[in-house]
Amino acid sequence: MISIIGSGKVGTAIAFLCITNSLDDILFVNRTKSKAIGEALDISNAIPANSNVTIHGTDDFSKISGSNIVVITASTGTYLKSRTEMMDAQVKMIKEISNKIKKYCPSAIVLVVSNPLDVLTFIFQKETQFSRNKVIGIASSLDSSRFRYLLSEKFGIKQSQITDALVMGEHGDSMVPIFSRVKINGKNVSEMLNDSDKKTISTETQNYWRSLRLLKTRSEFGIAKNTFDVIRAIIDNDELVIPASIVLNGEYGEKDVALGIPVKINKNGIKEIIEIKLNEQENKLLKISAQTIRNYIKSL
Ligand SMILES: NC(=O)c1ccc[n+]([C@@H]2O[C@H](COP(=O)([O-])OP(=O)(O)OC[C@H]3O[C@@H](n4cnc5c(N)ncnc54)[C@H](O)[C@@H]3O)[C@@H](O)[C@H]2O)c1
Repeated sequence: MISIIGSGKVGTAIAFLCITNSLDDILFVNRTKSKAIGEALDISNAIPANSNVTIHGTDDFSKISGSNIVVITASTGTYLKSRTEMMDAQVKMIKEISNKIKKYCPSAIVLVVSNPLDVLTFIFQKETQFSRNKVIGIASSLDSSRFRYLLSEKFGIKQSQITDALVMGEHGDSMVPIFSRVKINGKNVSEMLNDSDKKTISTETQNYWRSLRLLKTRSEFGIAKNTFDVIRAIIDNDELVIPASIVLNGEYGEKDVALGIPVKINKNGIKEIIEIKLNEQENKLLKISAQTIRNYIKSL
């Protein structure tokens, strides 16, 4: 069973993908019980006719007991200018949720989706003392999808022609698009863009959510697909390589912080942390990003 904490826009979009692909049974746990039950009733009509999966909703955390995977998409409100705006309330929320997951699901793999992503991933791991390989913050893969999309628009090509579009670091303004590895039809993109182009694309990647907010309230489908891919990799024991947030213990020269770096995911959670070679500027920006997150954590 997959438990999804928070049956809002993001939680329901993830559940819809899991259910329509018959991945596993889903349980929504939401602060407002009627919303959990209502969303489950709606999505239950999308269960394929030949499928055995089920979906239910509750406000009772004890029902998550036995879940192999718990996804946290709960949110106490809506931020407008920065993902850290509601940090205190979100940290208080994740501490309460982490105590309940530790009590009822001590062996689960936990995917953190709620913002501020890296801070909450760090707090969750510290509160529960779960193995850091089982606490995965999902966001840098979404940022990478956005980076890839913006590059495809810039060059007027299909996204499938672009490989290794990777964003590392904070799921926030200090995130680092890694230009040195991106290839278009096998050619290094770094040679096709000048510094000003790179700066523009980096800023657009960082501000993607702000641009999107001007057009619709909040995003849900991109993060849902990226989270679904991770859930499927865990269930099917596929080896999925994506950037995700994990508490670091010396990798990339960082500790006492969680941030987005490339990892390999399988049935056990994070099987491997992948240390890739970055250029000097990218290394410098990643250090700044790590320090930005650490400063938020220290400010709590
Ligand atoms: N990681 C990413 O890349 C990414 C992308 C998009 C959104 N997000 C984040 O995902 C989170 C959810 O976004 P959304 O648009 O679905 O929000 P939403 O407001 O639509 O849904 C949040 C739900 O959480 C519930 N909730 C609040 N506190 C709870 C608690 N303690 N226990 C159980 N349920 C609780 C609320 O009742 C609500 O139904 C936000 O923090 C958002 O910033 C992350």
